[in-house]
Amino acid sequence: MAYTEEQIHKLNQQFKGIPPEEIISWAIQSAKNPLVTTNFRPYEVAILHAVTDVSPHIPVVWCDTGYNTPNTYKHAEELIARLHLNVKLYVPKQTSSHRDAIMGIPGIDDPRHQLFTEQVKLEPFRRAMEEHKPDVWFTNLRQGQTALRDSLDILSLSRDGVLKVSPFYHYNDSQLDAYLKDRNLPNEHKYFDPTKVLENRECGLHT
Ligand SMILES: Nc1ncnc2c1ncn2[C@@H]1O[C@H](COP(=O)(O)OS(=O)(=O)O)[C@@H](OP(=O)(O)O)[C@H]1O
Repeated sequence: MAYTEEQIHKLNQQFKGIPPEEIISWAIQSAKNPLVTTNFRPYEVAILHAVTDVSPHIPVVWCDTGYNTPNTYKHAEELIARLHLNVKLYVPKQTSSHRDAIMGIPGIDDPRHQLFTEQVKLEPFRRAMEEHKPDVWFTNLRQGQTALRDSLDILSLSRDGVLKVSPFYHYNDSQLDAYLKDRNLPNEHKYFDPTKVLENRECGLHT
């Protein structure tokens, strides 16, 4: 179902304070092709647990840049097994070894940084979205993370008109910590995104 910006605005007002599982159930009911994306960064376990609780077989798109920390890889394996995630893995077309020999990890002021980001993140992510063609896309975007994220809400529309659903949008870290503790869910903070360097940068998936 297609929503207007006005309808989205009204729904966001209604959804404020509503438990994530209710928002997820609402979104799943009208979805033909829902998916959830993850990079297994800190707190992703919350959205993965909440969404698969409502929809156990939902596709979970993971674009592995090839530069994750050993902790992230182990955390990913743990969550995949524990939550029985239906993971759809996407990797860059080049190996990290190939790229290491040609450009390494260019800093954000290096002109090659854009090509690097395209290779390790944007192209695999586009490929995933083209193959799955979701109408509903669950993410763990939260308020207070970046200026762009502050301008979004629980529901928002992507450039392509996909309904983005971020049921934990109004949660801060302490609230998420409590959510994870109540459910005995593991978290992992040792995370590295080679396209960001700084935590409050956007790399272009949502811009
Ligand atoms: N590597 C990879 N694989 C699969 N999915 C991914 C990946 N990187 C990002 N995402 C998803 O996109 C959401 C935004 O990520 P980013 O912060 O990196 O993008 S952006 O800089 O805001 O454009 C991000 O939202 P969060 O759930 O809040 O992390 C993910 O749902």
